[in-house]
Amino acid sequence: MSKNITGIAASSGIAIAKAYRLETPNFTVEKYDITDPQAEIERFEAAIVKAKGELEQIQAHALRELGEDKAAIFSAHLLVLSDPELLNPVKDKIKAEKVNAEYAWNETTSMFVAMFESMNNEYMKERAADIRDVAKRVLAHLLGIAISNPSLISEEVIIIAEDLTPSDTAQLNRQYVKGFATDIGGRTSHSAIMARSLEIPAVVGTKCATAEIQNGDVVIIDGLDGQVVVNPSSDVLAHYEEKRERFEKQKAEWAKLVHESTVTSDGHHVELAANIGTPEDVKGVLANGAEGIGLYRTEFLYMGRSELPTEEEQFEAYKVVLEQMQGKPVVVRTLDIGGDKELPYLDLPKEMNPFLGFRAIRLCLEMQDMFRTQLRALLRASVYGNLKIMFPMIATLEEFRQAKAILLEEKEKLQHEGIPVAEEIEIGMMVEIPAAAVLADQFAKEVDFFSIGTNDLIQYTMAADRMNERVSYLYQPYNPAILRLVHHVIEAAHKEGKWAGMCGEMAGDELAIPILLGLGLDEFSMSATSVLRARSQMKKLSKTEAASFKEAILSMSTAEEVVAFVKQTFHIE
Ligand SMILES: C=C(OP(=O)(O)O)C(=O)O
Ligand SMILES: [Mg+2]
Repeated sequence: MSKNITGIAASSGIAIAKAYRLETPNFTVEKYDITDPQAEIERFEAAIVKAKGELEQIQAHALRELGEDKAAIFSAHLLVLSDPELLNPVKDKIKAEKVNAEYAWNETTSMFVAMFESMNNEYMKERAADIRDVAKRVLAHLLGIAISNPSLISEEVIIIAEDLTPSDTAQLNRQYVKGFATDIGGRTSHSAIMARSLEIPAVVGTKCATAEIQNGDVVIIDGLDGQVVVNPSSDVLAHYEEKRERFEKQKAEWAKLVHESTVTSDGHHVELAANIGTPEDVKGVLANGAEGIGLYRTEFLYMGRSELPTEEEQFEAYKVVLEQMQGKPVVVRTLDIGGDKELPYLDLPKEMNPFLGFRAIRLCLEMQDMFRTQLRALLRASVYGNLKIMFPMIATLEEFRQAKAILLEEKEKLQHEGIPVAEEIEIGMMVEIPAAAVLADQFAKEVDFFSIGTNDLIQYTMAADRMNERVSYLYQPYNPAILRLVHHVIEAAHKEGKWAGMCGEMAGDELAIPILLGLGLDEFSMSATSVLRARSQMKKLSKTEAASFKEAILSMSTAEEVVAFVKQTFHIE
């Protein structure tokens, strides 16, 4: 019997393959007495051998598929598993206290993790992160729990998971992972954004995918309409194969616009840019004919590894992106860690409200060494293209001023050292906190540009978590409250002769595009895969006509009213 599950369409396209469940195991450890310590020690040693074998396999695979950098993490893990200073105390504990191996292992590793974490030393903190990771792997063997190793997948699959963290998503191998469905998450959660940049169809926020789908089930992911179909009948399968073909044809039509510039039917040019997470994404940006990069989310450079990237590594990454873009604008956002993007090796304390917590620019202004390293790398790379820098999560003018002052200090230092830096680098900010949007007129006097981050701006304005499917009905891009804020930001920028862009997902939304064009937005930055569709839509729109509806739309009272009006006026289904 085929089964239909409805979720949130997160990345377009249709994918059909077998399900691969990504488990989130329960590692609760119980303590119990044992009678034969020698046998228990042997059980422990066997678990270590198994964990090592697994790690060697993953390491070899990572080396082949992901490169030396990612594989190095697993070498560090293997070293931990050979360290007598860690293994001997576990065996001693089993012998002396006659306790089970998982208990002795858990106690010992927790003690080492706590000890290394408390040292004010980056190297020791990394060791703590390694031990924490390895501890889970060994525990899984002792407890007989299967853990998933997505990096080892070697056949076409659809990933089914409760959630995918951005670092899980970064490890997915696009050759085999054809799509994914998750229980939780929203259109703007970072796993969804990554799926779009990898061009993998995805449906998130299904609430029940993990409960309803077993390993090996045939699954269809309809990322166009937010549907997941499990074990389809042959009729249903045929229907989706046809839908996939139609979508591919549509894409081929849009592809013809790849070398055209984006001009509305009444002759206005708007800049259509793309968002990227890694230098590899530039291929997609060029293949989709984007006119620039409107958001480079640099935090992905810091993820999926066990230590901070060096200035040199960052410099190389930024340089490659700038060079490949050949003088087209590249807006790089400084580190925006926090919220759903974690860096385990920073060992920051858990927070009650991570989206409202110590993140992004707040963290950078405090951890200035890390921030300055990134700024130096950016400034050094600036001579290789058209770089613009912006700061994330700015709430107050003081934050912007402080961040800009640090940037200028680093620039001066470099110049003093005789290292070339581009003369003109625009310095802007993300507008994603309502306080900054409301005060945009003041900010506009000091910034070179705004980039409106609607993913966060909507969640903070509506007080509706962008990751939580239960409140996704409140996550309303078309709510007049949001539109008025966006309008205010654009007007404030223009009054000071500055430009305003948008790099939140709303910028690529078919219904939002006519509204934003009418509000005078200068730059639209979106997933690369949305660029050609947006260009095709933009060419049919008249800016003057779109602007004539501005007052009417801004004076509407509900999102529903706006949606109905836009659909009817611009003939959108
Ligand atoms: C573009 C944005 O940033 P991110 O999605 O990375 O939070 C945003 O908040 O709209
Ligand atoms: Mg944001």
